[in-house]
Amino acid sequence: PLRSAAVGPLLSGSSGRSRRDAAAHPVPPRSPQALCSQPGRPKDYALPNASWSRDMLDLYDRFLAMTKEGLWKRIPSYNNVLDHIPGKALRGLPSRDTRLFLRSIEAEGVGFEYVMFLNSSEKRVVCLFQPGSYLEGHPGFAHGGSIATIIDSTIGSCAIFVAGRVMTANLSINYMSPVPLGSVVLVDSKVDKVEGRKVFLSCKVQSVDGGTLHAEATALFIQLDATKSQKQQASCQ
Ligand SMILES: CCCCCCCCCCCC(=O)SCCNC(=O)CCNC(=O)[C@H](O)C(C)(C)COP(=O)(O)OP(=O)(O)OC[C@H]1O[C@@H](n2cnc3c(N)ncnc32)[C@H](O)[C@@H]1OP(=O)(O)O
Repeated sequence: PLRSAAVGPLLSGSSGRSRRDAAAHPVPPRSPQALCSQPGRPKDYALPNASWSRDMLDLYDRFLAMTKEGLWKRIPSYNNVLDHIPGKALRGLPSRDTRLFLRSIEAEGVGFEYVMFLNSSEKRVVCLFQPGSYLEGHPGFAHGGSIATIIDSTIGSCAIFVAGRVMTANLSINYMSPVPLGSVVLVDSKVDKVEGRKVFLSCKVQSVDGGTLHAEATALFIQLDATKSQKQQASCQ
């Protein structure tokens, strides 16, 4: 169902375990190292926590296994966007009490629970997303704005890895099927083409079993022009 054979098997048969299996075999505790940030580093939120469902954990484990084969890489996630930028670029910038929008809800499980994986050779980023109860739109379902946010961020991460400092110029979404709160969906984005400073991308949001297409999107990101205003540049940091 998804574009790459590498991810396809993940979707067929979902996690490979039924909910009954999950009840019979509770999630084993993870090592403290897996749950804690390294000393001196900001907390990495793209790691399992107690709110992650069995589907989310199983999918995470499968992607983690693929990272060992070298094609995929887990992208760490911090609550301040400056922490995503390598140290050199940070030099001279004042620290700011800001938060990445996706990480603005502190409590586990009620906001955006997600982890992204990058496949550089395919110019592709896949996000495992479990929307929490504070993202509600229609009763029981994720708000369309929250879907747009996770799409923009997944596609945006993909564009950043290909083109560096970019901003969204256009994002077009078709919503096909509502996303139940607490479910897990795959947000699968890839670069379609690059023309000068323009990066064109597309994205699909699908259920874990691949049987439901929740949304499709296309986007245009523009690489920031270093010769243009410092104000614009600063606003993107
Ligand atoms: C690692 C994890 C980290 C974690 C980080 C997680 C990722 C977060 C990602 C979030 C991303 C966002 O939400 S960003 C926030 C939302 N976006 C914004 O606020 C952007 C507001 N807009 C702007 O600032 C500006 O319009 C820009 C930067 C997009 C473009 O301005 P510019 O640099 O002056 O570009 P300009 O010269 O006008 O245009 C360049 C070329 O692009 C075309 N172009 C420009 N805009 C458009 C457009 N909307 N639709 C079609 N085409 C367009 C022009 O025709 C031109 O084509 P040609 O003549 O060359 O052919």
